[in-house]
Amino acid sequence: MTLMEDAKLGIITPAMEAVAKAEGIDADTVRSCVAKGLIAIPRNIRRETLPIGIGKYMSTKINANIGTSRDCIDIDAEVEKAKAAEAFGAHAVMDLSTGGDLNEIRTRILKAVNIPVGTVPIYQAAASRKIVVEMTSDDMFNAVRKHAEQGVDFVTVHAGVNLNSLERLRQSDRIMNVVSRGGSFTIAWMLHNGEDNPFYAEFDYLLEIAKEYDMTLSLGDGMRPGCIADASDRPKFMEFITLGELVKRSRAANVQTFVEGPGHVPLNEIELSVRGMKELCDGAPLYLLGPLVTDIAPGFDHITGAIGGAVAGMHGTDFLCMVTPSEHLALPSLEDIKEGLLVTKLAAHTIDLIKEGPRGRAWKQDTAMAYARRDLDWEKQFELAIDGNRARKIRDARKTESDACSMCGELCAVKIVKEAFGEKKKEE
Ligand SMILES: C[C@H]1O[C@@H](n2cnc3c(N)ncnc32)[C@H](O)[C@@H]1O
Ligand SMILES: Cc1ncc(COP(=O)(O)O)c(N)n1
Ligand code: MET
Ligand code: SF4
Ligand SMILES: [Zn+2]
Repeated sequence: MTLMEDAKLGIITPAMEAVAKAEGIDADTVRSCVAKGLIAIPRNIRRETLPIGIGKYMSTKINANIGTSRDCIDIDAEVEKAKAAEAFGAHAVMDLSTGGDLNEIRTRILKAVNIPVGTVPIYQAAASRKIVVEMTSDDMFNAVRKHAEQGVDFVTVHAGVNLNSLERLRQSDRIMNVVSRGGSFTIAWMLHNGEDNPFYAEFDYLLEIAKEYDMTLSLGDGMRPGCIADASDRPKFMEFITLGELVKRSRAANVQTFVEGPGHVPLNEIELSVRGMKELCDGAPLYLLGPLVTDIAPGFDHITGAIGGAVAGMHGTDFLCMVTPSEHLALPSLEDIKEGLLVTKLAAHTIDLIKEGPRGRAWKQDTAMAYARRDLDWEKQFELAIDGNRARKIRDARKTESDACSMCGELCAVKIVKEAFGEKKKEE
């Protein structure tokens, strides 16, 4: 039985219990949301994955992308990245490898971490042939089955990219056309073979495989806009409509899903995207890359992604995919991954502050920081900081004689007002 079947039958499994406990909510609420497809707990039956809840009532989750490319094949380095991502607080990792022995890399990553692991099986199907468009429908489904057998917890399938998308794309005046890697394979395949995307045409078969291993489907955003000028157009919204239908079919088949989203989007169109996706996909958990809110910041795209992620979170995004400083430039290094994760974690925290409000964990952490600041308790501030070492290093670089900091020294506002009030203002 899949987790969703259990949930629909009213059974609270240990995974649901664990999620409820971690989030501080009632286990039957988790069960009921899993039954409706509003919370996903990606967990392959072949793997002892840490249960992580994504979706309604859940704190915001973050994913780290890792993996080789054809230009950079160093399995040990990728395993290191996966471990570092877990240690840094990632709730999931995706192995997006496209170079080297993909089965071996995946096996090692699945062993190296306890958090859910996601993959994109079409990358392996494409790699099995000399040119991408020569992959067969069997290659695609065999890759999905292989990943499922190996214990992968969730797979991205660009099943919403179909002949209809192709027509919408033809009629559009997109500058960047398609920037999703899996989306580009699918579009090229359809153009070459004159047939519809097998993952769309035979979606029921995909569901059968997923169901056998209770593997979650991450419905990929193959048509996501790759630049600000392309955002919020018909190819994108057409894909949302299709993905919504696929969510419905997945739920009927008791397969958990979440939906991936765009892309490059200007700040004032993020709400439209997020609300539109939530509506069209009947409240399915949303998994976003970015959105990146400008095109001109290579080297800073972890920041453009975090700005977009925070705004998207405000409107209901559940799961943030980290973006690193090397986006659009190169395969990320270990340092890039750490930097990207930290900034994404920060975005997730700002979302949780408003999502959970004063009773939530994020708010309590902020309030503790406020007290530590008021008390000029530096050790406590470092302890509460998102990166205490960085904070300490910066403070220590400029010494001060005062117990404040070198920004104002003895003219420290906090200190002056505190002393002026004396005993007159009651504490806490
Ligand atoms: C969909 C997103 O996945 C990321 N991405 C794609 N391949 C890799 C890889 N091997 N390692 C890390 N991130 C990757 C890019 O950031 C892209 O924007
Ligand atoms: C959040 C997220 N992570 C990974 C992918 C896969 O990448 P691609 O669509 O480029 O194949 C995606 N579409 N969305
Ligand atoms: N940066 C691109 C995007 O935002 C992805 C390029 S790598 C497939 O979608
Ligand atoms: S990240 Fe680099 S390789 Fe990937 S689609 Fe963009 S330009 Fe091409
Ligand atoms: Zn981009």
